[in-house]
Amino acid sequence: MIGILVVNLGTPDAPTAPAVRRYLREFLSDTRVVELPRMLWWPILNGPILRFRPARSARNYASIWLPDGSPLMVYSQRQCDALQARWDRQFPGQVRVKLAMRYGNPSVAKGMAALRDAGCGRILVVPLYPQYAAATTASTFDAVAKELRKWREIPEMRMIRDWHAHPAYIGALADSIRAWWQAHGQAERLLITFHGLPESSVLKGDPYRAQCEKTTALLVQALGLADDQWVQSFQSRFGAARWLEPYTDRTLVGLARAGVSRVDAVCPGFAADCVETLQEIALEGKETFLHAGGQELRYIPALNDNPLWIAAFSRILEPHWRDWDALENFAVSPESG
Ligand SMILES: C=CC1=C(C)c2cc3[nH]c(cc4nc(cc5[nH]c(cc1n2)c(C)c5CCC(=O)O)C(CCC(=O)O)=C4C)c(C)c3C=C
Ligand SMILES: [Fe+2]
Ligand SMILES: [Fe+2]
Repeated sequence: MIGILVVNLGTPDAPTAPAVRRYLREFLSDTRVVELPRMLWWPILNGPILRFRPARSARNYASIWLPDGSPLMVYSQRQCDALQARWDRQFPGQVRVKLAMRYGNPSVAKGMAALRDAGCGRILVVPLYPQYAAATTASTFDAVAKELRKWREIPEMRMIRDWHAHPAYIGALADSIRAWWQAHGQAERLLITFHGLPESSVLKGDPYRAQCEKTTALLVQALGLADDQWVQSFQSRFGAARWLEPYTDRTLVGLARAGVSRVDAVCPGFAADCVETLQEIALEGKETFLHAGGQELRYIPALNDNPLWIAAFSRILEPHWRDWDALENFAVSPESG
């Protein structure tokens, strides 16, 4: 059996300040995420940040929470279920798909153990980030490696690095945007917004910005947009340091002031809708735009479990595990961990 461990960032267990504090403490203690010296960061994190941010952040989560839980969890799980169902039909009994979260629940340790207990001697790790950043992709690798330090029998391992320019990904994005425009009409401008990153991470060698720009260029080309029909920006700035520019909030204000009245926003870096898309863009971004004089901002949903994306995603993933099933099948015994 081949195990597919799909890993997303993680999300609080509840939209409450204590749950958000637990989540943020784990997340923001990761040295891949905040690269400041511990001596400097520790007092800031345990002082103002964990004291004040959880309550504000919890309100943001509460505004987008679904009956089944946090959107990030709900959509990531649906994606995994849809992949499993598709492969069960095509390749019965060959793969087991399991969702894990880098921070919080269900943990990477639990996901790995579940795959081992299902007899998976080969595991493909799929960080749910189309664009590579050390803060996300490399941190996922760290968590898997840390868990494997506790195992005696290590399975055969592979990891997907990124798929920022994969034709199936670009095609699914373009198709979903075109379908949305067919149903709702097209605004004057398409805002293509990605999660931000400290500029210092890029200066240290992160390919993240270049990969976001490549995704944008390919998407714009696939949609056949002219230069004055789109704009790209970076959202979710955190802290005082310089982050990747242009910032999404300032871009929205600039568009409104330049007389653009209708904007459609899309977040191609998020495989699943979450607080950063549903709250920061669809609610807060809209408010920023309207406040600056714009008339309408509409958010185009992430790919989530859109059947068109599940088909494309399976095309991206299959080459990474299909050759494995041609090899002699072997299983790690459940008691080997
Ligand atoms: C130093 C801080 C942060 C870095 C670096 C960072 C990089 C980064 N994050 C994502 C994807 C997501 N981030 C999400 C939430 C989120 N991100 C940060 C901070 C950094 N991110 C915080 C503090 C939060 C929590 C929300 C808040 O308090 O504002 C999420 C959504 C999680 C959810 O539960 O919905 C995602 C997804 C990427 C791709 C990235 C680097 C490129
Ligand atoms: Fe983030
Ligand atoms: Fe945010």
